[in-house]
Amino acid sequence: MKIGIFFSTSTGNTTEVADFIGKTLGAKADAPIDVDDVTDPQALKDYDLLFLGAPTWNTGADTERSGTSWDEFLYDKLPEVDMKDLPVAIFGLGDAEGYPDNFCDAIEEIHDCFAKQGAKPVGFSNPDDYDYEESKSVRDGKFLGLPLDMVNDQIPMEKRVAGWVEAVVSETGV
Ligand SMILES: Cc1cc2nc3c(=O)[nH]c(=O)nc-3n(C[C@H](O)[C@H](O)[C@H](O)COP(=O)(O)O)c2cc1C
Repeated sequence: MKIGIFFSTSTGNTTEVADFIGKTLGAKADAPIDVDDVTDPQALKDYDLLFLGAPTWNTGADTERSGTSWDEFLYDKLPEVDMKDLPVAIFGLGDAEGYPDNFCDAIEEIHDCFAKQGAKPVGFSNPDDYDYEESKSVRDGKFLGLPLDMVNDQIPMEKRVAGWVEAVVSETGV
């Protein structure tokens, strides 16, 4: 069993979370990979479980919401990959106070693009953990991954992420 961690970032917060997830998983996971460094997208299929991390920068956009290398990856590279039921757990970085109407919107876009390729999104979370108005990433009463706000630090990142990683591992049995 092997776990992959793929992420992109603009100012480093998503990298910090990806590194923490790697540390939490220990030998079960490969070192986190920036999606910008993925030359062969089929390499994502080498894993039994993927953690995918992205910030939201393009406020209110329908597509290319991350504003990072995910935007190109999702539309230029991912469509070539048959994800065949591969479990994917998505974490998103955002700012609930500064952008309360678009909190972590990129999670939903990644969720939908991977689901379209046959992946199985896991690790949904409680939409009421943060104080915000709206997010495209809430569906049927669940956040489609784990939103994180390291700008306002309402909730300590490490505690929140460790509990979620444990829940994802137990949900998938990986
Ligand atoms: C111009 C700008 C636009 C942003 N738009 C959003 C947004 O729409 N939704 C959100 O939740 N956060 C938004 N943010 C906050 C970032 O997502 C947040 O700072 C995040 O931690 C950045 O992650 P990174 O360091 O990995 O790039 C925005 C920040 C800036 C400066």
